[in-house]
This record gives sequence, structure tokens and C-alpha cells, in this order.
Amino acid sequence: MHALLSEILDEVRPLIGQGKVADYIPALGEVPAAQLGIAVYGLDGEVFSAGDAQTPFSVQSISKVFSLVQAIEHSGESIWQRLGHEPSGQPFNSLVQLEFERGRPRNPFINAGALVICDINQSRFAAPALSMRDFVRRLSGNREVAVDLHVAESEYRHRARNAAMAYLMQAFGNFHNDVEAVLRSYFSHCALRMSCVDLARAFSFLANDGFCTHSGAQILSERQTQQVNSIMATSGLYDEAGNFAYRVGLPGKSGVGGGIVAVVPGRFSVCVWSPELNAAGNSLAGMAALELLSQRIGASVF
Ligand SMILES: NC(=O)CC[C@H](N)C(=O)O
Repeated sequence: MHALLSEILDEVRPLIGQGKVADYIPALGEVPAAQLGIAVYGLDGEVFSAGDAQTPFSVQSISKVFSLVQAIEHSGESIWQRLGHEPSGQPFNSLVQLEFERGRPRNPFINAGALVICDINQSRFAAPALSMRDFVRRLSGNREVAVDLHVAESEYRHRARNAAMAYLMQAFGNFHNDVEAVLRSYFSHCALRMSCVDLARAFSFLANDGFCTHSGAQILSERQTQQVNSIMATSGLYDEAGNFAYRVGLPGKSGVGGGIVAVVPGRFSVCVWSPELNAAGNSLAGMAALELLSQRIGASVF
């Protein structure tokens, strides 16, 4: 597996230079582009990795999965009264659909949906940012995981679009807490810094019927795990979810920090990272690497 992963990275490395590092959040624009890493976490606890797999990066929208899992754990099925689980077919930060659909986001993996999930969690946790940090520390087994305060502050300073979504939902009666406080929580989740190894490990329970082997905890039921994976498969890569299903064929979730996590139920979880993005905001080399991995080992769920 180590050899296969190195081979795949060598094949996709020439793509670096063809994408663009996200700079609409200025602090993210400072990340050097020429980085590439991959880690696979097998259900028996074995880790395989290649390239910059130990380098922490900004998880960004990958945190939307952790937020959803926390919301399901603490608020259960009732969350679906506030948002849907349909693909949006729109960019992650789109506002148009939200107005047409009267403030009810399509799914938890676009920004509007993640903000509603953060609003739900804000009502449950005294210190949502700390609860999230501790949750991902447990899931990843890495007590060093921390929030990059420089990125969180940069996101807050450039929050206009996310704030517009949250206030629009408030106007429709679908937002219950102070918008600025929820935005702070949301940005601190996005600004968590984790490596490919951390993320592959943290997602392993989704490949294992909800059971996290290294912490010995049942995080979600088997049924809830299938549901989260189904939403990743249909909505995890925004308006490119169809292309990801076609090319990679796995439940996955991307972030504008350049990370993409995917799970192969019953086998392993994988995280790939390269900061340059394509037009849909997904890692260009990362998508190509996952496509090759899925093809070579026959991992597509379809
Ligand atoms: N797609 C992403 O990773 C977007 C997350 C980013 N923090 C934002 O709100 O814009």
C-alpha cells in the first residue's frame, strides 16, 4: 500500500500549478501550493501514508461532517426539521437557493446548512468551539489538534457572505442564537488544523458502522452511519458531487483548505491533501489521487 500511495502521488504531482489556492479567506492564501499528502487508515488500525501526510492544514468544510455528527448525537432526527438532505447543485456559498426555499438549506454540507447545524449545536453546548476541538481530538487520537486562530480571525473579518446567509435564515425564523456567536463557532471549526493521518483516523468510524476502534466508542449507530455516508456521497463535494461519484465512487467531503476525506465502508478511510483547488473549490490533485486509488484497488461503492 505504501508503494501504491507514493506511485499515485508521483502521477498526480504534475497537476500542481494548474489549480488555485483559496484566497477569499486571506490567511488561507498564505499556504504554500506545492504540497501533497495522502493517508489511508485501515480498520485494523494500520496507517499507510505518503508525501506530506503529517503536515497539519486547515480542515475547512471537512469540519461540517464533525458538526453534523455532533448534532445527530445530541439532537437526533429533530435536526431534519431545520434542513434537508438533498444535493444543492449550487456552489458551497450560494445564496440564491436559500431565498427561494425560504431559509431552509438543502443539506448540512453547504455553508447555509452547516450554519444551521452550528446554530443547533450552539443551543446544546456551553462552549461549542471547545466541545468540537475535544471531539476531534478523541476521534483522531491526537491531543495536539488545535484551532488556527489566525485563520479563524481572518474568516471572521471576511464573513460577509456567511453572515448574509445566517441573517437571511434568521429572517425566515430558521436561526435561534446570536448570529455573530454562531459564526464564531463555525469559523473555529473550519480553522481546525489536522493532517491527512489525523483526518483519516478521525473518519474511520464512518467506515466501521459508527464504531471508533481506537477510542472504543460507538459514535453513531449503524443506521446513522449509513445516513451520514449517503449525504457525503450526494452532497460532500458541493456542485461537483456528481463528478466525484463518477470519478471516485465513494462518500467523501472536501474543504477549501485542499483536503478531501473519503470512506470505503467496511475497509478503510482515506484523506488526501493538496492546497490548489479547481473551479468548484475542491482539491485538483486530491480528486485525481482519489480517482486513481479507487480505480487501482476497486474501491467504488457503485
Ligand atoms: N468549502 C469550504 O471549505 C468553505 C469553508 C469556509 N470556512 C467558508 O465558510 O467559506
